[in-house]
Amino acid sequence: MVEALKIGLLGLGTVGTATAEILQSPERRNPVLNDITIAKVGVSNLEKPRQVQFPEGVLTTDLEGIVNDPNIDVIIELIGGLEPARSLILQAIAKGKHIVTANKAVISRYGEEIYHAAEQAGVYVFIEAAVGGGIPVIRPLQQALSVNRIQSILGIINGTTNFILTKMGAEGSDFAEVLTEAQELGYAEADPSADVDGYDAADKITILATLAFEEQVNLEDVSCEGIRQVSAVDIKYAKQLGFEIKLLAIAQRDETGLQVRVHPTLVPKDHPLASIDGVNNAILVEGDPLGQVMFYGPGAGGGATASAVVSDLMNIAAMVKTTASVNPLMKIPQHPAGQLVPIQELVTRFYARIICVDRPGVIGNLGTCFGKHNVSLESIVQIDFNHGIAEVVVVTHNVKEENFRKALAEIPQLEAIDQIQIPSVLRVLRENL
Ligand SMILES: NC(=O)C1=CN([C@@H]2O[C@H](COP(=O)(O)OP(=O)(O)OC[C@H]3O[C@@H](n4cnc5c(N)ncnc54)[C@H](OP(=O)(O)O)[C@@H]3O)[C@@H](O)[C@H]2O)C=CC1
Ligand SMILES: N[C@@H](CC=O)C(=O)O
Ligand code: NA
Repeated sequence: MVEALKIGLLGLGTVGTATAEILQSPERRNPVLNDITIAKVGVSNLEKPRQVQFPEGVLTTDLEGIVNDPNIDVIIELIGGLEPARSLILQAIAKGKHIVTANKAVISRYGEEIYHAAEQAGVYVFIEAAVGGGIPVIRPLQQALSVNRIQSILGIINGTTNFILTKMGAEGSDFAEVLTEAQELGYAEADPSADVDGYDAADKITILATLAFEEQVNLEDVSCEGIRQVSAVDIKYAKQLGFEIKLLAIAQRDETGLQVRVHPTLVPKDHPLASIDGVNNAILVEGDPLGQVMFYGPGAGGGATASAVVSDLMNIAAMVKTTASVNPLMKIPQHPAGQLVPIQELVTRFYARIICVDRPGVIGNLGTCFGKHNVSLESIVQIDFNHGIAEVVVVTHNVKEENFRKALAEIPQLEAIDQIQIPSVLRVLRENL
């Protein structure tokens, strides 16, 4: 009789609970799941009511005890945050245990250290749940797509912000109200500023770019803007101009080098990412010779994320049964440190909303100022007028970021422009992406 693979599950929150639920009901799923047993579950509070039940003694607050338990083969880390998650993963690897984790915060910062330790110990570290929730994207990049030279990855990879932007656009809902709903549905991070300020998407694109471009991307070099400055008015105007606003994570290699960034972006309505709504994620990968492929599905939530966690676990269970050595196509390779192109060098399009006193010459003066800095405008329209105040919206062609910022900085000094405010400056998807 084959001995069951013994699991130490760290964390029994949104994803941990859904993971245990799958493992406790293996019927009509892959038969490999029948050979997996949850030996220990680590939590911080034993008194909390739980949706899943375990035999006496399985639930514990002694997480170090779990990672050091010689009977446990695989650790599933679902506690989140940096510490103690990182240390527990490293301790478990040192004890020869395979790792499955959904923790993009740890992997984006300490991935290389963890992969190196895993290489030394001859164990697997699987991270499918860390990017795109239930959508398979890590393994396709490691395997099926890795024969291609990747040129760009464009992703909607934060479910919470996509949920918020979709609701704000469709219902004109208030930002704070929709965020609370996303928290109640289990999509948001423990500190939702990780979602709203773009850090979660930055973690995820760092992981994807490191895998796809075979250079170790430093998270601190990734330019990151969240959605706080996006108002319902911007979403409305963007729609009028033929765009949807999405928080995009972009990694792109061109003649200038590798650029990795996260920012709200106006996406033309006919682009495949424009119609990705709600908690769904989508990742558009372009490579040579394949062309474009898009991965789409639920990017957050307990069940969806647990699907990726258990699929990783199932792969480990199947492989340890058949071979003792590590399959090179299943391990995450280590890469040399890379250098990113700074954001000032970026060539992109912009949208800006400008509010000022309405008087003759305003539009002409704005146009001249942009022209002086080599910023070519696709459109400049007075979109609203109220009590002598004009609201002007500008959309540019592809321009150098640095030139656009210089023009913006000069606008308040223009003689014909009074009581100026520039409440929003957003990037528009570049013409050739
Ligand atoms: N929620 C989602 O949609 C997704 C989440 N993820 C990632 O999955 C991971 C887990 O997220 P999620 O399930 O939402 O998180 P939750 O906050 O819902 O759950 C965290 C769990 O970890 C336990 N825990 C936290 N810190 C400690 C500690 N120091 N010692 C012992 N136990 C601890 C908590 O214990 P207790 O129950 O006692 O409080 C809880 O059971 C995170 O890395 C997250 O980024 C990835 C993709 C999607
Ligand atoms: N908070 C994250 C959860 C999944 O990674 C999100 O909203 O996408
Ligand atoms: Na995934």
